[in-house]
Amino acid sequence: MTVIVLSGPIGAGKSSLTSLLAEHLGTQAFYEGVDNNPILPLYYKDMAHYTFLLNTYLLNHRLAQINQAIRDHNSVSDRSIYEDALFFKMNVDSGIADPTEFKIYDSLLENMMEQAPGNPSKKPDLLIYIHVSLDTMLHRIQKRGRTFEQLSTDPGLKDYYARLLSYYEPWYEKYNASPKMMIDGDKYDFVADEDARKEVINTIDQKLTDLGNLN
Ligand SMILES: Nc1ncnc2c1ncn2[C@@H]1O[C@H](COP(=O)(O)OP(=O)(O)O)[C@@H](O)[C@H]1O
Ligand SMILES: Nc1ncnc2c1ncn2[C@H]1C[C@H](O)[C@@H](COP(=O)(O)O)O1
Repeated sequence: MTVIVLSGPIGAGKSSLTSLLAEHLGTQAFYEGVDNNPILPLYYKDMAHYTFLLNTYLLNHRLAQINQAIRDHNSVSDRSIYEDALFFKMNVDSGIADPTEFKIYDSLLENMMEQAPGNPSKKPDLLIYIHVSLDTMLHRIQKRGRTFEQLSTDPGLKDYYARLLSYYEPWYEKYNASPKMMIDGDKYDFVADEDARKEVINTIDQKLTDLGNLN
């Protein structure tokens, strides 16, 4: 059984690498379902109001995927459940979200993720973090073109994205729920460059082999 989760800032390339990896490994791919998320457009209009609801919605959605991933045995997911608290905490620190709401969310997350005797672990076998610079992040957000994420829709998002990036490095350093590895998303264009794609896939294969998860 091999459960892999991608992580990294918005536009880093998580969904793209999820598709490539799932195809390479012949496993099930799970996506966040951004287009079906009814809260996300509201969140971008009013973060103070919608941070708690969005994160509760995402917690429910991601737990359902984790349970399915456990049933399927092998899977790749395009964002880990561990990053949501990072977004929420950042909004608390910048005075956007309510600290009490964060405490309730965080304790709910902890209870949901607790491994009860007799139940399988909800932790992944490998977390892959895609590191990108702010320039790359902004370029890819623009290239993908979701209206509510564009700086042309809300110029204040540039600060939000920069702050998000500054929360990611310490988060990755501290992450210890599973083995982890980093991919340089600035250096490797695994979408258009065949050689870069091969190099990234080989690096991940090597990590899975070292972990005993690839035969
Ligand atoms: N390594 C990469 N090099 C060049 N373009 C990329 C790379 N990864 C993703 N992209 C492009 O950037 C945009 C966002 O990628 P996506 O996989 O949706 O990111 P995420 O899931 O992390 O938000 C898409 O247009 C995609 O084609
Ligand atoms: N926990 C979250 N809080 C706020 N916004 C979030 C959270 N998780 C995902 N998002 C947003 C960020 C993007 O606009 C979309 C999808 O993320 P992506 O990195 O493009 O897959 O949802």
